[in-house]
Amino acid sequence: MQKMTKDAEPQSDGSAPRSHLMRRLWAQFLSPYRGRLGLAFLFMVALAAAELGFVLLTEWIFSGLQPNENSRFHAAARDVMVWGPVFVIVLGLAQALFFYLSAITSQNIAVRTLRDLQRAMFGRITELDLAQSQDDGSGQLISRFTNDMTVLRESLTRAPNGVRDLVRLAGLVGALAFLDWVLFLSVLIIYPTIGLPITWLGKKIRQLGRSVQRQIGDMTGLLSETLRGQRMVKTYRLEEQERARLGEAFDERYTLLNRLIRIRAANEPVVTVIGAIAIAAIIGIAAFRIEAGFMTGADLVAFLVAMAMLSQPARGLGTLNSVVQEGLTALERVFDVLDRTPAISDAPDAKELSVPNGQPPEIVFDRISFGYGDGPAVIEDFSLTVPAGATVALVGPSGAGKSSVFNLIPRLYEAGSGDIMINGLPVRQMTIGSLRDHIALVSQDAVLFDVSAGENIGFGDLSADQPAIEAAAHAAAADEFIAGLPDGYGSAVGEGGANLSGGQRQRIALARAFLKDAPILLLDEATAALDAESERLIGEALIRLSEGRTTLVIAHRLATVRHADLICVMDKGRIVEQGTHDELVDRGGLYARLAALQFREEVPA
Ligand SMILES: Nc1ncnc2c1ncn2[C@@H]1O[C@H](COP(=O)(O)OP(=O)(O)OP(=O)(O)O)[C@@H](O)[C@H]1O
Repeated sequence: MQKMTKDAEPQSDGSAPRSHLMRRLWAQFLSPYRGRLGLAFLFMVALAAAELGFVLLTEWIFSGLQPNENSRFHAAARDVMVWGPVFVIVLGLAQALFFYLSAITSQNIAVRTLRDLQRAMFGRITELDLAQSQDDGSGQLISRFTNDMTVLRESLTRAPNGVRDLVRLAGLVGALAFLDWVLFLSVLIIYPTIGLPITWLGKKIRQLGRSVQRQIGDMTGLLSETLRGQRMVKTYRLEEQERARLGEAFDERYTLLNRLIRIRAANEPVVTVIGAIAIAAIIGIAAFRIEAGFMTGADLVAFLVAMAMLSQPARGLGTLNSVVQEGLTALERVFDVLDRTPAISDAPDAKELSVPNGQPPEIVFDRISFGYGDGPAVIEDFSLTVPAGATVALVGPSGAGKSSVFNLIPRLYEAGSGDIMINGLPVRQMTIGSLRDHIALVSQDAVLFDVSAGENIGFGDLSADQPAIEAAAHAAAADEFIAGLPDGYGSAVGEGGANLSGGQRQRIALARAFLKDAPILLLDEATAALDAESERLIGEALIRLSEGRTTLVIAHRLATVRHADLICVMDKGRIVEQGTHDELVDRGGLYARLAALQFREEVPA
């Protein structure tokens, strides 16, 4: 385990230290934009210089209008009348220009960084194991792209303002020291008191921000679940219950946001009140200094102008604190995703799986045991040989562990003990890429993306051309209905394939598997009832698809099982029987009972 440095120790509020987050943001995401950052900084310095010029100009103007022997400048009233307005306009223009240039340069860096963070985070999520990316629920992950990015954008665009305000502050503080050092020292004593309450408020804001963001993630999950389940909600008349469930989430969000509003609103008044006390003290001290002849009226005017100009960057820095605190909370959650490492990865000496001439390989399960996470074993002592080119059906009651066996073959999950071997090579010793290249999976919930029908098939082989896609569709008996769609292969299938029927979605998924043309085929037969015509078309396509491949099929219908070379009956994670349909029926065990049940259901139909 990595040794914890003092800096890396969690703070009392349980979060990572801020400096650590900022250093990491710099090293990984900001440092590539060093050049642009330097340019932005230059514009900020130029802006601060223009402001400084303005303060000195004020003193010059007043020394001309109210001559005093103690004055630093001895300007002639005539010069002030002619040149004063000109200088004011020139300096005003310079301020405006440098303000604009520094804003666009620094904010451009902010949005670039945001883009890089999103890319990195999504890249990492795609690398994670199924178990890891499903741990949070999709709502939590999606909220890192939506809510957290919005918060981060606010922080990243406002943080450069903070740097700009610091530079301006430095310039103006220099002017104050130059104008009268005693007054300046008084300011130095009075102003840091502003920092204390602001730091305390910032910490509170950070804690609340974290709760708000977590809650939004939960709510996104709830919303997407309810909206996806509209059909069920309506038919079971659960509208009232769903309104209440979401209502609770909305109430919780209201309470959290309301607390956040109050704390954020307190920030600004605190700064204003302390600022007013400071100014009052300064005027009092200055009166004594002028009376004693250490200062002139022009000095005081310039000093007050500088103080007034200073209040803007000082306030900016005050409110910046809260925005940065919220941004850091969001950043923490982004880094949390970036820091996850996939538990299933290539072994250092992993080999490429290759099957000679695409010949179907033999698959051997050797005493496999497996459980999800820390949960109980859902597969125990599972041993099975699937001969090269054979079709083996897995049957058994719901929850027997059939889908879990499927998950282990492409290493979506890793077996706890035992080995799965393909042509004698354990899957753990292969590169995951080469293993998955040899497997086509057709799951019962045909997964379609919201792109065209042709593109959905094309995911089987990204290099395939249109004729290859059409040939695959033809083999999967999908070409006719696709041709009938408004734009043929270019027709959008809708979110999750919503524009298509269940049978059509299945055939698109089959066409994708045909296109992939992998030597190992994993078929999870659809449990949803299809019409007789779809079932016949899909059944025939499945038989064509499994020809010349080593096929494992989770079978829910006897029609599929009859074609299998071997039927493996599972119950409670174990194999309880193996054999052909006729052998198993004769044996009169679990399979015979399942078969009898299914026949009884199917005969009246
Ligand atoms: N992601 C998961 N996390 C935790 N437990 C799981 C997960 N997926 C499945 N299980 C559990 O593993 C056991 C086996 O489930 P599996 O889906 O493999 O059964 P199955 O035979 O395919 O069932 P069905 O025919 O209903 O699809 C079940 O008890 C289930 O609750």
